Amino acid sequence: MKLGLIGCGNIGKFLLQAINKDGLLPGGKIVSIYARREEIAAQLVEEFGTQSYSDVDSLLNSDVDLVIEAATIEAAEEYALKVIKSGKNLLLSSIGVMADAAYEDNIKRLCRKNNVNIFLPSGAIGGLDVLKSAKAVNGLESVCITTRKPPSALPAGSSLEEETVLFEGSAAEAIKQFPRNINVAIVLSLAGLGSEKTKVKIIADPYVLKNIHLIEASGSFGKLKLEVENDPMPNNPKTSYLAALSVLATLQNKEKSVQIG
Ligand SMILES: NC(=O)C1=CN([C@@H]2O[C@H](COP(=O)(O)OP(=O)(O)OC[C@H]3O[C@@H](n4cnc5c(N)ncnc54)[C@H](OP(=O)(O)O)[C@@H]3O)[C@@H](O)[C@H]2O)C=CC1
Ligand SMILES: O=C([O-])CC(=O)C(=O)O
Repeated sequence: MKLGLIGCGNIGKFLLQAINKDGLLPGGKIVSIYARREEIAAQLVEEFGTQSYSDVDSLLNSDVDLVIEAATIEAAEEYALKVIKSGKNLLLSSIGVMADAAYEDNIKRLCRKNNVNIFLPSGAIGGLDVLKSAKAVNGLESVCITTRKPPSALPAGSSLEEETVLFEGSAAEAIKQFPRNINVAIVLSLAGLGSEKTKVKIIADPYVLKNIHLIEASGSFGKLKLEVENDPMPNNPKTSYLAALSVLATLQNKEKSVQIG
């Protein structure tokens, strides 16, 4: 599998190390990258034996089967449709770009037309399998996520002295207000009840060191309660290590003949 990478921050560098250096995706390699800053690109080319392009159009003209977006929602907005129209498969990290139902419908239509697939990793949470199973008979009734992070991992900054609820409302509104922090609510929405009906609570808590996500759901299957206590990534405390792992796992699963879950 020949991979392209847009965005070479925390998740992007993790993937370059895991795939190109540590061989954790047998038969796969990140052959093309696009990093906005030239000095970063040059360093990564040297370190990971990849090719760098100065714009996304040139990257899409290179020989890649799948493009990984690991940048921002704004970048995903700018490049996702281009990737699909170029006939390449796409894996999104900034899943918040899919919050809008009309955008999601448009992207699905273009995928069919261009015969490509989009991959949306579970990111820093779990439980999506339960929601999908519950939905098979339209039996999902409620879905809610409570995210608790240290203030330094949220836009509120690090000055808070006690636990503070920063947001309570729909996933659609949460991703508008916290585009760098709550992509998880959108993947949960896509697996479950949509971004208007999925409830979100975001808490800044100076007494926690981890990014904690509590998923609660109910329906004809019974009840789900799942809490993930994520270690943050060293270079970007806003991102949980599990989010990067889930991108790698999605790429690994893609090649498997036995699909679990
Ligand atoms: N689905 C999930 O569960 C999770 C999703 N995420 C999301 O994944 C994405 C990547 O996260 P992470 O790696 O930690 O973020 P980082 O901030 O560490 O890295 C993002 C990188 O993208 C680059 N970038 C920004 N805009 C563009 C652009 N227009 N074109 C090319 N590159 C660009 C930045 O470059 P520069 O240095 O030049 O600014 C930076 O190097 C984020 O959107 C994040 O919110 C994160 C955690 C969980
Ligand atoms: O990494 C996390 O814990 C969640 C996150 O930032 C996001 O969903 O955007």
